[in-house]
Amino acid sequence: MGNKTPVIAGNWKMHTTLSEAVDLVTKIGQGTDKGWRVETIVCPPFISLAKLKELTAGTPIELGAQDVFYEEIGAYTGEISPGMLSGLCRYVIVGHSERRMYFCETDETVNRKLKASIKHGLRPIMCVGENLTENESSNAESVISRQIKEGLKGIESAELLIAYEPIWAIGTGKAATAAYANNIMGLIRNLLKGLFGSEAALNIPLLYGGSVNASNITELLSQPEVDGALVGGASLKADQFLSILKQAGELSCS
Ligand SMILES: O=C[C@H](O)COP(=O)(O)O
Repeated sequence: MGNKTPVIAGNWKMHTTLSEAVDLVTKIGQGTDKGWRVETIVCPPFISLAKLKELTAGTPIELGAQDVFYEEIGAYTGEISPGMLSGLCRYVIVGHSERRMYFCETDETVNRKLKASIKHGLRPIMCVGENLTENESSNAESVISRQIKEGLKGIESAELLIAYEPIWAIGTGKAATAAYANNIMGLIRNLLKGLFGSEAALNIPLLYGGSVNASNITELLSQPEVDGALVGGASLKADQFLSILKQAGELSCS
């Protein structure tokens, strides 16, 4: 992680009603020490963004959406455009493996969503990662290279974050080892250098995601290529998430 400010993003996925979201963000806000040098992001369901924007104003907590559509406006029932999000949140998760798996998102749709998000001033958190079969057949690197190259095709702005989430580690309690994550994230960094140049690539935060918790965050963040984490399950428990934030803050000050 070096001397960078760590980025810790909580992806609440399809959890929390509006009142549960209010309760959770309130607890996170109350437990956050303003002295922690951490970029803290929470990504609640769409229905809670407006209320959480009010509640997090003036706090260190930034908001992110979990998805976005690439069209600007029109007859797209159920979809949310980047223009609708840009007044509500700073970040947006794009291409999460659950979107790719259950909603048929492809590298091409991810690319369109990234372009549309950047155009509207949102900072996308682009997700990549291999599944178990690809991992076991030693194809992780080629899958990730394809996702990065195709997903970022034609994109010149480096105002984005990348989350490396091996699918086999998501929600399983079996995080990748810190060394494995660092190795793949080094590959991602090199690909980004080829696309954006060395300096810009070094400034793109690379997050690890997949069974991150209060027990493994310090080891993961101690790796040179790991700049932060995209946290699922553990971000739904205020005490766990606060412990992750605290450890990240301590590392960045040490
Ligand atoms: O977006 C978050 C990831 O999918 C990780 O989820 P998890 O921490 O529950 O494994």
